[in-house]
Amino acid sequence: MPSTLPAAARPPWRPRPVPRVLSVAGSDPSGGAGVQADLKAVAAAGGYGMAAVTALTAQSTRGVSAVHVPPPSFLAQQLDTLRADVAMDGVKIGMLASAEVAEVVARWLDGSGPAGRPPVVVDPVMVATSGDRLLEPAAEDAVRGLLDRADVVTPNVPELAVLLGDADAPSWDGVLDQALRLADRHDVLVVAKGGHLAGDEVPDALVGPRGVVAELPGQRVRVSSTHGTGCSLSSGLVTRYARHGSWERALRETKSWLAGAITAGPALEVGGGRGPVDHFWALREALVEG
Ligand SMILES: Nc1ncnc2c1ncn2[C@@H]1O[C@H](COP(=O)(O)OP(=O)(O)OP(=O)(O)O)[C@@H](O)[C@H]1O
Ligand SMILES: Cc1ncc(COP(=O)(O)O)c(N)n1
Repeated sequence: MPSTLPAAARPPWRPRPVPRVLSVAGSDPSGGAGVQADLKAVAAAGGYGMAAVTALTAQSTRGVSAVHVPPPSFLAQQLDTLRADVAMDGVKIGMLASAEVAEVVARWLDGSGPAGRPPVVVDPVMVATSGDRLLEPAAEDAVRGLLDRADVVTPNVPELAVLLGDADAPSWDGVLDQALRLADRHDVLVVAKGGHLAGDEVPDALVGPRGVVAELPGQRVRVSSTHGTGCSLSSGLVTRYARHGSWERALRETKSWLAGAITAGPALEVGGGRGPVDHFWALREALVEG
């Protein structure tokens, strides 16, 4: 099984036709990002989605007007209560808001118990597309600490730079170079994403400590419905991995599905700002035909 964690921390991997996937992330009431997007992306990838909410945002397609972080001890209680009952085939970690919340998640991952730790994908959410902060700057170190416990991390261009303490990479080659350094520093697989680069190309890549594992070309879809693409990519990725055990194949399938979801997003007509993607575009096509 391709994994960056020591074998002792892992249960024996088995394909799971309907993986049980937990999202540990913030709430976006507009349904485009956060746990709401994760649950849809997990379902669209054939999984059973669960969610432990780290923070509540007051948010629409136009931006975030407020963030409320419940006591971190309550997040710990959500996570422990769930783990005492439900076996998990994958965990996606998104918005963490504060260092205290990130530390609760780290302690929870460390206490996986005899059942072992499921595959973990960390989307190091820092700033919303709208420009609003979703992570206190003081929490950046705690997020770096989570990378040591993850199988895969999926930073966008600015997040990759912050995690390394560098300036934003100006080109795709620069992004790949930074991804390689982050993978090496934390012994983790990095999904480098080209969404924030200028131009018609939106490449992604899977990068490990020893080099680029796979580069995936992509064409930019010229629509404004890109709210929550990072959330949807990371939760779709861990779900597909749990089904067949290959990160490279899971990334290819998720990127291809996401391009369809971005293309179909405007037809949903949700909000006047940066709208959501349509996670169930393929299902809708089948419904129309059937
Ligand atoms: N306009 C687009 N057309 C096609 N694919 C895109 C587009 N924008 C982003 N993507 C894809 O969506 C995924 C997320 O990319 P991006 O770099 O935007 O991450 P992000 O900033 O974390 O996302 P978010 O906007 O949710 O914060 C990647 O697979 C990227 O290739
Ligand atoms: C609760 C929550 N989590 C994550 C994002 C990032 O998504 P985006 O960058 O598309 O705004 C968000 N806006 N809200």
